[in-house]
This record gives sequence, C-alpha cells and structure tokens, in this order.
Amino acid sequence: MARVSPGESRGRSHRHAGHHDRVAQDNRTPPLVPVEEHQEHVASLLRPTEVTRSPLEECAGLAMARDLVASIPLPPFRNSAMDGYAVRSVDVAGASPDRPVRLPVTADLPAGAPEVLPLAVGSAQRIMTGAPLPLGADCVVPVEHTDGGTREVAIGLAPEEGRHVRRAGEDVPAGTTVLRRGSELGPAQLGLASALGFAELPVRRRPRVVVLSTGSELVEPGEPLGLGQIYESNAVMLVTAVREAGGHATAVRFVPDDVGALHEAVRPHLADADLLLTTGGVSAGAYEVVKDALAGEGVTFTKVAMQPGMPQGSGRYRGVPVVALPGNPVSALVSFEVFVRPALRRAAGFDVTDRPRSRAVLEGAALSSPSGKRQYRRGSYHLETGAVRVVGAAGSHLLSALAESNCLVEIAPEVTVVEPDTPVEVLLLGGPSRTGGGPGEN
Ligand SMILES: Nc1nc2c(c(=O)[nH]1)N[C@H]1C(S)=C(S)[C@@H](COP(=O)(O)OP(=O)(O)OC[C@H]3O[C@@H](n4cnc5c(N)ncnc54)[C@H](O)[C@@H]3O)O[C@H]1N2
Ligand code: MOO
Repeated sequence: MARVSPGESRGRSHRHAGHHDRVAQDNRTPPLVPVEEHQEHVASLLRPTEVTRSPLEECAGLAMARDLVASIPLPPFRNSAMDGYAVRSVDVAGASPDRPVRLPVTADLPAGAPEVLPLAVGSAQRIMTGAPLPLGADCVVPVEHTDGGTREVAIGLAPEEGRHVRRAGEDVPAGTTVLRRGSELGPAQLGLASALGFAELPVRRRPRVVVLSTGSELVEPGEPLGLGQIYESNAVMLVTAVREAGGHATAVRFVPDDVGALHEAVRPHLADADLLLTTGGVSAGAYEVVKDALAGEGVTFTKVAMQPGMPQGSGRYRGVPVVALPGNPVSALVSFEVFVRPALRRAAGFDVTDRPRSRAVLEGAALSSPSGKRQYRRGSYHLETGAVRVVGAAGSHLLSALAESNCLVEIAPEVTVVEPDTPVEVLLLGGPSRTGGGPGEN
C-alpha cells in the first residue's frame, strides 16, 4: 500500500506506474490499459478540422487557424481622450482656476470630423473624445476645467504636452501579430479584430460530434417513469460538454439495446460526423449494445486503469472515429474530460487542450483509492486558500456530487490512501465556485 502523507509529492507516482506500463489485475483478466495510452489512442483518431473564413459574429469560441497581423495602427490616428479643447500647451502655460487663459475657439471637432484644420497659434478648437487632433495641438484641456465657451474659452488648467492625447499606434503598431494561431476567440479578441477592420477571420470549423445515448431503460424527462426506468441524462450532459469544448453536437437519444437499431440510428450521421460519441452498453453484461454492434466493426473495447470510467471503446466505424463511453453518468462525463475533451479541442484547433491543473491541499477525511487505477474524485476547490474538499462518494452513479463540484481530484494508480493536509493534483473544471470561508468551510 502506498500512502501519501503531508509533505510528500505526488510527482513520484509517475515513477511507479510508467507511461505505458500495463497494470495487471489478476491471472484471468487482461491487464488494464494505462490512462495515457487510451488518451493517445483517442487523440490519434481525430484530425484537425478544415480552415474556413467566418464572419466575426460567428467566431466566438472558435480557434484561430492562422496568425492575424494588423494592417493598420490602432488608434489609426492621433485623437482626443477627452471632451474639451485642443490647444498648444505653451499657449495655456500658467493658466489656473483663478487666472484662466482666454483663447478664441476656431473650430468644433466631433468624433468623425471629416476635415480638421491646423490649430492657429494662440487659439483653441473644441474637440470631442475620439476626434482627430488638429495639427499643432499637443494637448487637450477637459471641458470641466473651462467655462465651456464656443466662441471664446476660459481655460483654468495648464496641462503638460501630450495630456489626454491618444497617439496613433500606441495600442497596436501596424504589422503587429495580434492573435496567434490556436488561440481561442472570445469577446475581447473579436473586438480587437473588428477594431482592426477584419470582417471575417480564418478559423477552424467546429468538429461535429454525434452523441448517442443507448439503453432501453431510458425515458424522456417530462414523461412518466415506468418500473425499472430512469430519466435519460447523458445526452444533454455530453452535448453541453461538447459545445463547451468547442464542438458542434447533435444528440441521438433513446437508442434501445438492439444492435440493428443502433446501426439504423447511426447511419444518417456517418457522412458528416467527425466523431461518434456513445454512452452505455460497453461493459460485461448480456445486453451491451454498443459493444455488440461495433466490436467487429473496427472499434475495440478495453478496460482502462481508471475509476470511474474503466470500460471504454475506441476506433473507427465505417471510417468515422468512435469513442464509446460507459453509461454511468459520472463515468461518462469524467471519461469525456479525460479522453474526449483534449482530443476534441486539438481537432478544433486550440493550442490549449487541457484543463488548468493546480496543486491543492486535501481537507476533510482521508481518501482511499483502488490500487492500480487512477482515481478521479469530484472536488470543491477553494481558489483563495488552495484547499480542496472531496464532494460525495466514489460511486459513478452519484450525479449530484458532480453537479456540486468544480474540479476533479486526481489520485495516481499506486496511491491507495491520501491523508488530509496532503498535496493533491486537481483539474479545474469551472462550475460552482466556493467563496468566502477558509479550509473546512463552504
Ligand atoms: N460484471 C461487470 N459489470 C460491470 C462492470 C464490469 O467490469 N463487470 N463495469 C462496471 C462499470 S465500472 C461501469 S462504468 C458500467 C458501464 O456500463 P455500460 O457502459 O455498459 O453502461 P450501461 O450498463 O448501459 O449503464 C450503466 C448505468 O448507467 C445508466 N445509464 C446508461 N445510460 C444512461 C443515460 N443516457 N442516462 C442516464 N443513465 C444512464 C444505466 O441505467 C445504468 O445504471 O458497468 C459496470 N458493470
Ligand atoms: O468505471 Mo465505472 O466507470 O466505475 O463506474
């Protein structure tokens, strides 16, 4: 039994279960596949999608397919940062509220002013925020420091040269690479592209994922539940996860435990799916529809050294990549996080494919973990204190704890007990965040 106690590092786990070392179960069962090996296999199934040019408003959440270089400077011209008066600083030197300097106002410059005449010595031009600064002006006096005059203005402030002036190119000099290939497009990036005059961007199209949930026991939410039936939950969960990861998702739900029905359900999607993502029907029972339908068709089914998420399938069916996830809801979403999300993000063109990780200090009771399997427990991570508390038990049907968590606590295969106050590795998922309080509070 390998225990990790306070002060010890999780890093040593890699020395024990090496990258591709298979973990033997017993003499009768084949060895478990290491998590990294299955990750690599799933990743190898997906290719990056093609590059398209998309209008800005359709680019949110997509990855840049090329570097973007500014062809104009930003700001494009020297302009005012304030509503006020454009002047020469020497003309108002010595001005104060008690001894204002009076200047004739020779022009009025709203933003977008098409014609701007040079500023005559000893004069002012009324100017609005964003209007081009007249030649000769070197500063702006905000209107609050004047009497607001339109023919003549009394200026009660002596600003230094350059005050309230935005220089051309001070934000982005022309020729600057502003967005890198592989970066994710959000509000700020799209705003910048628009400010630089790009109407569309080179992006990768979202990978198209068909989410198939199987199981004859599944019922549509809103309908009455019969004996032995449960409400379907994996489809909306995985569709949401696919979309959050940058993919396009279509759900095919209520595929019964019938091989023919599964083939029928898949057929219409074969032509344009980048990935078939199934849930359920992959373990060891008598009605394992996904395994029965796809095992002889290019998809292999294995047991991965992981808990939850041990039974997994992957391969190609009629040329289309398939990842078959277990049906238990927690197993399905954790497997998605570990295997599918990074591969999908790579295919979508993102540079950053993995969730952020952090080291956290385990609070609460000691944790036990199965020997030879990498365990993922649902956790609640506290950003300010760096503490993590495990939420709920390990069972892969315990969906409510998953909904309450904001991270996965990763426990290495050779570690069977983690004591409190020990550092653990967490994968930050986003989601409900713990606020206030310190360790032990929530
Ligand atoms: N004899 C063995 N039994 C099981 C093993 C094993 O190795 N030997 N593995 C267990 C593990 S671990 C897992 S995980 C599950 C995986 O099972 P399947 O992928 O075959 O999934 P199902 O049997 O179809 O369903 C499991 C469970 O999840 C519920 N489910 C399935 N789909 C949905 C859905 N779309 N929405 C909500 N809930 C769903 C289903 O009703 C079952 O309760 O196998 C263990 N058994
Ligand atoms: O591996 Mo299963 O995913 O524990 O429940």
